[in-house]
Amino acid sequence: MTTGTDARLDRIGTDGNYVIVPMDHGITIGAVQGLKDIESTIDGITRGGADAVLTQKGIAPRVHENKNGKGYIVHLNGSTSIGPDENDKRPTGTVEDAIRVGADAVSFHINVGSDHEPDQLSQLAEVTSTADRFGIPVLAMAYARGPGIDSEDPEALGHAVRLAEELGADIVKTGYSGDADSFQHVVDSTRLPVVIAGGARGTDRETIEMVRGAMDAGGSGISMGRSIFQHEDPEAISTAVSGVVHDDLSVDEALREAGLALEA
Ligand SMILES: CC(=O)[C@@H](O)[C@H](O)C[C@H](N)C(=O)O
Ligand SMILES: O=CC(=O)COP(=O)(O)O
Repeated sequence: MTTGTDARLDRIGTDGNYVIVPMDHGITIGAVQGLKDIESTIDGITRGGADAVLTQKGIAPRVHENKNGKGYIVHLNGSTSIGPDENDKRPTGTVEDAIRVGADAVSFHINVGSDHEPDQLSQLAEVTSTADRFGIPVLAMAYARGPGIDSEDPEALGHAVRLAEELGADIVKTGYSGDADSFQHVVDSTRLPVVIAGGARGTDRETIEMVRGAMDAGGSGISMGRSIFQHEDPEAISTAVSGVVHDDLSVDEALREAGLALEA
C-alpha cells in the first residue's frame, strides 16, 4: 500500500534518490548570492534536474511559480550566524504552516553534540509525530556540531543519522566525512536514505567528487545549498550533480555533460 508519506516522497525525489537544494540560508547568513533573486535561482536549479527546493515558509510565495513542477520542502527551524549561538536553532514554523503554504515535505535541523541537542531532539520528535498524522515526510538535518565535536567524524555522523531514524524521520541529511570508505559507516548506521550537505562552496570538481563519493558509499543523494545556489550557473551545477545522483555518471562525465570545466 502506498501511504501519503510515500506518495509525497516521490514528489521530492526520483526512484528513491534525492537532489534537494536548500535555500533557507537567508536566516543564517543573509541574502547572499543566489538568494536575492531567488526566483531565477529556483528556475535554474529545477531546470537543471533538482528534484526539490527547500526554504523557510515566508519564501513560499516566491517558490511555486518558479519550481517547474518540482517538489517543495519547508524548513521548520533556524538561527543566525551573528546571534549568540548559531547551533541554537529555534522553531520557525509548524507542520501545519508548511502544509498551508504548499509543502510536499518538511525539514528540521538538529545539532547532535551541541548544548541545544536535548531541546532539538524533543522538537524533532514532535515534528515527526505531527508529520506522521498528516502523511507528510520529514527530512532530518542531523549534523554533528558542538563544543569538541569533529563535524566530519564518521562515528559522530553515524550516531546523528541513527538518531534521526530512531526519532521517526523519513530521510536524513548529514555532513560528508571526506571519503567514500568512511562514509560507508555513516550510511550503514541507518536504514534511512542518507543525503549529504555541501558546506561552503568549493570548486566544481570538489563538489562533484563529494557527490560521487557519497553515492559510492551507498548514499541516496544530496541536500546541497551553497555549492549550488551560489554558483554563477546554478542550472549547470544542478545538471552535473543530478547526472551523478540519477544517472550514475563519473565525475568527468557529469562535469562534461553540464558544460563545466574538467579541471579543479
Ligand atoms: C550556514 C551553515 O553553516 C550551514 O551548514 C547551515 O547550518 C545549513 C542550514 N541550512 C542553515 O543555513 O541553517
Ligand atoms: O539546509 C541546509 C543544507 O541542507 C546544507 O546547506 P549547505 O550550504 O550545502 O551546507
